[in-house]
Order: sequence, then structure tokens, then C-alpha cells
Amino acid sequence: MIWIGNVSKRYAKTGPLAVDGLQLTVPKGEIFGFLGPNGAGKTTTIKMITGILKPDEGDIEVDGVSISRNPIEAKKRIGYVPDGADPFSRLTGMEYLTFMADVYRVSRDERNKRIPELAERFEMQDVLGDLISSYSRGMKQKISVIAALIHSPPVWILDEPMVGLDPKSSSILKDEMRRYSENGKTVFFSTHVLEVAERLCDRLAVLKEGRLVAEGKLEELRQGTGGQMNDEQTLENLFLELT
Ligand SMILES: Nc1ncnc2c1ncn2[C@@H]1O[C@H](COP(=O)(O)OP(=O)(O)OP(=O)(O)O)[C@@H](O)[C@H]1O
Repeated sequence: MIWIGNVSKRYAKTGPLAVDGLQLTVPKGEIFGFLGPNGAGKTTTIKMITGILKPDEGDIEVDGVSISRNPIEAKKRIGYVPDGADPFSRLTGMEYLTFMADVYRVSRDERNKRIPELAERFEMQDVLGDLISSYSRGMKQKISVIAALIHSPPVWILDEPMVGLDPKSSSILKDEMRRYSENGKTVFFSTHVLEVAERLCDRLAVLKEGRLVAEGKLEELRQGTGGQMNDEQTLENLFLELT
């Protein structure tokens, strides 16, 4: 579960609010899509959920643990795939995954089970011995996804995860996100790929200039436009209307 309680953030003291009074709850077992035009505040929000940035106002809880008051415990509960993931390029894939397993104190038995399982699922088993610097962009993205899941976190956060993935890898990732939520865990991701959001998400939020302009199931968002959108109309129409 992710709870975002009236969170605001500005980068410069007198600058505009990058995130403005954001209030959002994402329960267990849900895939939640975070949409919005460039500069809307999606990455800033994700960085606050993961404890990279501190909110100026408000608080965030991950699985019931406050990221500001108990950051280590909250971070243990998160698997984070950053935007344009570029992990330690001088390590091999296996060295990186082993390092991440150490960071998250994953037992030897558990990592010996999870690394081959996840590597096979993402078709990375044959390149784990290669340096990450030799990986393609999509392969870097996949090793970052595997690393984020190494400790089976209850909350999985991904910033623009489909960028750089070929159609097959993208489909594998979507399957994994579904499997994850079906196991009662929370998946929160930002995307510009509206077709992915439309097909994958249980609920969506649309952010504009740091503020929520819509939140709910796709049907609820359609109704929120005063019935101007019918069932045939896509999220793209809705998105353009809202933003
Ligand atoms: N490090 C920073 N310093 C100053 N301003 C920043 C910084 N990072 C982001 N901003 C500003 O904060 C606002 C929100 O940016 P953010 O990156 O959160 O948007 P986004 O929705 O993730 O955009 P995109 O879809 O383009 O990735 C923008 O106005 C941006 O210029």
C-alpha cells in the first residue's frame, strides 16, 4: 500500500510547485498508472515515495511505514526501477544482482532461487556473466527490474518502465506486473504509453502542473468528463481533454 498525504514540493525556494497538495492512496493488489504531460511532476512524486527527495509538506507511507520518520524500514519495502536505469556498468549482471541481494539482506537460499527464476523470466540468463556496460538499453532496463524484485518487496515502483523495451520484453514486464499485483502486492508506475495504461491498470491518476486532475478507474474517469466520453473512446482522448 502507498499513502501520499497532501504532499507538496518545490525545487527552488521561490519557484513553482513541482507537486502541489497531492493526496493519493494505492491499496495492495492494485496496478496503478501515473500519467501526465512532460513536467507534470510524476518523477518528482516517485522520488518522494522512494525517499530520494523530501517533501516540503505532507508525508508518505509505504506499507504503513513513514518514509520521513522511518526511511530504512520504508525503503526495505520498495523495489524501484528508475527512469532510464543505468546500473553499475563495471559490474557483471550477476555481480550487480548479488550486490543488490546483499543490500536487501536476501538469504543465500532465497537469492539462489530468485536470481535464476527472474533471469529466465526476463530472458537474461545467458548474459548474467557479461559486463553491464556491454548491455543494450533494454537489457539494462531488465537487469534493473530484476534487481528491484530481488527482495520480493510489497511495493514495486517503476518510472517509465516500457522505454527501451522491445515488444516481447514489454509484454514479459506487463505479465510480471500483473502477476505481482495478483499476489497482493502494489505496482505503481508512470508512463506516457496510454495504451499500456489502458490495458494494464486497475486505476489511474492524471497529474497536471503538480496537481491531480483525475483519479479512478478508466470508466470513472470517462464519467468524470460529464458523459462526453463513451465506452469506445480511448484514454488518449480523455488524457488530451484533461491535460
Ligand atoms: N532537479 C530539478 N531542479 C529543478 N527543477 C526540477 C528538477 N527536476 C524537475 N524539476 C521541475 O519540476 C517539474 C516536474 O518535473 P518532473 O520531472 O517531476 O515531471 P515529469 O512528470 O516526470 O515529466 P516527464 O514526463 O517529462 O518525465 C518540472 O517543471 C521540472 O522542470
